[in-house]
Amino acid sequence: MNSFKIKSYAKINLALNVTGKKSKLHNIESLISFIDLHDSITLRESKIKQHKINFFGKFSKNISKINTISKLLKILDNKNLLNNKKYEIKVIKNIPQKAGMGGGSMNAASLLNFFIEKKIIKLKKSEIRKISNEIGSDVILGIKPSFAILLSNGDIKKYKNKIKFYILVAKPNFGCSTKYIYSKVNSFSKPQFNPPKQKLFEAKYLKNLDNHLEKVALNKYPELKIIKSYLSGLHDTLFARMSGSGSSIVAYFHSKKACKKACSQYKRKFNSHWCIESKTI
Ligand SMILES: C[C@](O)(CO)[C@H](O)COP(=O)(O)OP(=O)(O)OC[C@H]1O[C@@H](n2ccc(N)nc2=O)[C@H](O)[C@@H]1O
Ligand SMILES: Nc1ncnc2c1ncn2[C@@H]1O[C@H](COP(=O)(O)OP(=O)(O)OP(=O)(O)O)[C@@H](O)[C@H]1O
Repeated sequence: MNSFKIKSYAKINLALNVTGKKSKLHNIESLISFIDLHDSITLRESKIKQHKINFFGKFSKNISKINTISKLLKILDNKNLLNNKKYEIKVIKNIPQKAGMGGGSMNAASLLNFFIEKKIIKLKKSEIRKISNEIGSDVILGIKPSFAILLSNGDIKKYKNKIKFYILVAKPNFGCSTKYIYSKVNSFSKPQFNPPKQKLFEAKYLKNLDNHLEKVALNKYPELKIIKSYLSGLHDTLFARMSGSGSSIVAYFHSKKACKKACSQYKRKFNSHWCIESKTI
């Protein structure tokens, strides 16, 4: 049986506003980009009776048997969409968990993309959205991933080649619970990204935006305040901001050289933290 390699890219939120709460979930608007960091998924059809999913690598600890991939496969099996085919799936986890980088969500999204692109399953857009939402809010962003503006009414506008940043992603030795961070949000802001304007792709405008969830996380975790302030204070940093519900803090640069220099400075200062150089894709 053929085996296929799938790259499951990490996402970052360049900006995020919480604009209300109508149900169990908050209404948000956000600017999302994918970055050149990915989990590697290997998938092989197999004669086994049950799907087999194994996680390996630096960030594979404590991922339970019920995970975003098993949830997706269960949904597809319940709808009999895989025609009883069973798969052996190995995931090398390079994206840290609870980092605000969508690691778990994008594993499910990349697999769903694969099944659709290989015509193993056929789904309407509405069905794809429904299945994605059953697994988690970020999953839909990873369907045909590209720079996206998530509007507070749930619409997603996708763009190609609109932004190019070199980035430093830093994460302390703890993660943030998305549920907890959202539970501490006690105010909302007016939507700013609809209709999408050209300035949303420009550093001079982006630097003055916010991540509404950052205030909660920095209050709870003073170490994140220290990381953000250090990165913001570096000479060539355009701006630094927490991604998603944390705990990663992203610093943005116009040049690879500036980013590299910042990364070596950061690693000297915070040698126990996880820190990578990457870029938006
Ligand atoms: C912070 C972001 O990553 C930004 O892209 C997303 O909004 C969160 O996406 P996610 O990690 O997939 O979050 P989920 O696993 O769907 O939700 C976890 C929990 O976070 C809270 N949650 C999540 C998303 C949202 N819009 N409002 C919420 O209040 C809910 O309590 C939910 O039960
Ligand atoms: N495929 C998966 N990869 C990583 N973690 C997973 C996966 N499936 C379930 N989990 C569990 O979900 C938790 C959150 O994982 P992760 O933070 O990667 O998900 P996410 O919500 O997509 O990303 P984030 O909220 O950090 O943006 C992990 O700590 C782990 O226990």
